[in-house]
Amino acid sequence: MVAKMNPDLKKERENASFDPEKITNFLYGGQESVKRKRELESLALNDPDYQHEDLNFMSREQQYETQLKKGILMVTKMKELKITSAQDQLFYTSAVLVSDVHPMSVHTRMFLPTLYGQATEQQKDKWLKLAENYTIIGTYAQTEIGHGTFVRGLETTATYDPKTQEFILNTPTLSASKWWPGGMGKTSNYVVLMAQLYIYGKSYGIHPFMLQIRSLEDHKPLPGVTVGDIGPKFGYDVMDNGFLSLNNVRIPRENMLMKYSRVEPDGTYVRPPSTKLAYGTMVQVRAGIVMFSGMNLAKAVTIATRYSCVRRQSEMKPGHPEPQVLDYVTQQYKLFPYLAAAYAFWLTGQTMMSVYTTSSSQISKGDISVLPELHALSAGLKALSSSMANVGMEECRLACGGHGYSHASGLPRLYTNATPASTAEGEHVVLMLQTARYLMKSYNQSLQGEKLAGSVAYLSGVQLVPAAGRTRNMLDLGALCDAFRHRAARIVGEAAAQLRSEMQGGKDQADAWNASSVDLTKAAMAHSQYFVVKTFAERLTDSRLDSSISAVLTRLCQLHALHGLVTNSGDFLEDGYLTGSDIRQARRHINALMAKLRPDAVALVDAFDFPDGILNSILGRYDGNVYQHLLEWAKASPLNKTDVHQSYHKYLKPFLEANRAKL
Ligand SMILES: CCCCCCCC/C=C\CCCCCCCC(=O)SCCNC(=O)CCNC(=O)[C@H](O)C(C)(C)COP(=O)(O)OP(=O)(O)OC[C@H]1O[C@@H](n2cnc3c(N)ncnc32)[C@H](O)[C@@H]1OP(=O)(O)O
Ligand SMILES: Cc1cc2nc3c(=O)[nH]c(=O)nc-3n(C[C@H](O)[C@H](O)[C@H](O)COP(=O)(O)OP(=O)(O)OC[C@H]3O[C@@H](n4cnc5c(N)ncnc54)[C@H](O)[C@@H]3O)c2cc1C
Repeated sequence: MVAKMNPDLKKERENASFDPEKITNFLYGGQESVKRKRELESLALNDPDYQHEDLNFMSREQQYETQLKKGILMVTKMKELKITSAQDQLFYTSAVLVSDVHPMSVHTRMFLPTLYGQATEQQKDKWLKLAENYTIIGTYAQTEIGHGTFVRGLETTATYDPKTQEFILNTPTLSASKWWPGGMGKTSNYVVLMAQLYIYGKSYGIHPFMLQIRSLEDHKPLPGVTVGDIGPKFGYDVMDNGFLSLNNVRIPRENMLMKYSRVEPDGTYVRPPSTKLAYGTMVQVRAGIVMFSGMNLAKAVTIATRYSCVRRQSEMKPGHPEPQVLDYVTQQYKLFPYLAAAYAFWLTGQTMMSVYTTSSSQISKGDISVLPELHALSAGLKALSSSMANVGMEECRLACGGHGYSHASGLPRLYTNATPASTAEGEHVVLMLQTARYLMKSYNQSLQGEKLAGSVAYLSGVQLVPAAGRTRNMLDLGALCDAFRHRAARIVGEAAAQLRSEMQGGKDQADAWNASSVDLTKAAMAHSQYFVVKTFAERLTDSRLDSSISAVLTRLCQLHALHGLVTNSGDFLEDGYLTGSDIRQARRHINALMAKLRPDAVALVDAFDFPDGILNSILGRYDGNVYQHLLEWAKASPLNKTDVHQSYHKYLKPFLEANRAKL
């Protein structure tokens, strides 16, 4: 029997101003792609082999085991079903894994990409087939217990022994133990080990090495290898993040991944075109995190928006029926800016991936000139998108009141699994400072008359003329982009001036940098926000966009820009570029935009096209039948298997009886 749709949600869908399918097609790159997505999703969601008890009811060990079994089934089935393109794999795996990963995820996302990116053709012949085939399962072992951010400061050593033509691997101190690599605790039998290369006593910096850590026969750690799981974390329960220490482990010379730098048999070192090429896998994952953050935010907003139409609370007017909570403007103000941000990062994530694809093909042809721009852009956007997603997902949880706190909402698991994206793959501030470094360099080049290209092109010849007194239409996307560009250029210029003045005051470069670093991160943030607003606006100029959806998407873009502008209003007012009256106008526009978006809110989240199986949220169900399913879910809790829990007999009964006896 098909359950009836909640009448409130039904009405919302009937009243929308556009057909969500049109936006779905826009978001996923066309009708064909949406069709394929749905086929793959239903293949996964209807496959009985993937069904299991709710992970939320399991211990961590059970979760690990369940997700490992699922991951193995998934990679096996993908091969059988010939699901090979990256896009198809993403559709299928998202439906199998929901908001989790599996213990071999880092194998797919980092170990394999490192082999593709860092191995010579000969090395690929040797290892790629084994790795693609999951004969060997690997992870990316870089972070140590003492250092994660400071990659140059890693302590693990790979010392070349020309006599045997081997590297001797060691974690010479406690702080050198590898710590965190996903899947290393229990699953992997190989790692890409990032270690300091030493030849004849001289250090050559961090390089990648292929290292077998467990026997392929019985999975026991190999001699000299100590390895295990690092214990429970804030989330990511299914993943066996691991520790690893190494004591004089020898590997053949050929195990150094030598696409870019080489060690010859006699110990001669051949330099890479850029030492930063060894960081390539991190750049790839950072670029992917922009989309990942947009999607996670989209999931959270879908849950909270649908639930806010089903949930009725309080009386807006005395004696009147309780309104849907989404009719409270404060509730709209909680959710709609993040709805807009989810669209913004979804679209920017696509742009980031296409920049990544173009740049990496240039790099593989030997043109490394694109590396600094790629690094700076991916670092800033990764940091901005993941932090915005964190704040937004939490706001969505709060917007669901008490039920948002239950695992039944899907929000706690979504949040705890997604929030490491701010830390892992480069900590937020650290990455913002990397972008700032590029901005300072670029800005100084522009002062010297150089013409800049790419994301920093606007820094050349920007006119920092206060434009007070000008009347502007704060809904005009061109004017909004101009405002964000002006703010970014001004803050970049001021951070550069501060840096200079700290140095003129006697500080050396490093101290001046540290003293200016709050302003420098602000500059990187303003630059990244400008890029997102501009990208969102540019995507709306697509001539294929149907007018019914371009109207509503334009509202979202305006809201995204105006909300960013109002929450950072000081930045726009400080030099008089905008006036108090502009900001007041912006606030009024936000209210008006929210009122216009209100009837379209459900259609806008439906357009993300997350089936219930992927949202995995009772509050976010498409049919809105929330309460009935909340009760059923709670009844399934292991604590409810019996009416009287065994602990009653063990603890509560004697306690109650003892208290009664004391009366
Ligand atoms: C968990 C959730 C995640 C979500 C995932 C979503 C999708 C997938 C799902 C699931 C599977 C995957 C799961 C993944 C899990 C996480 C994996 C990990 O965490 S692996 C470890 C990552 N570790 C870091 O990121 C270290 C951060 N630190 C660094 O990168 C460096 O140490 C850095 C950048 C902070 C400094 O590097 P310097 O010390 O070598 O460089 P300096 O001296 O500062 O700069 C020298 C020059 O190099 C440039 N540079 C630095 N890095 C570069 C790069 N990567 N590319 C190009 N240039 C770079 C700089 O801009 C600078 O340039 P000039 O001299 O100014 O021209
Ligand atoms: C879930 C998860 C999965 C992970 N998976 C992997 C993996 O598979 N493989 C792997 O190798 N690693 C992995 N990591 C490790 C991860 O990459 C690091 O934790 C991350 O890069 C941050 O480094 P850190 O822990 O050294 O933080 P720290 O650098 O110690 O950060 C602590 C504080 O110091 C500040 N700070 C540090 N340096 C600077 C600076 N230069 N300027 C200003 N402030 C600074 C930071 O802003 C932060 O506030 C994972 C981590 C997590 C949480």
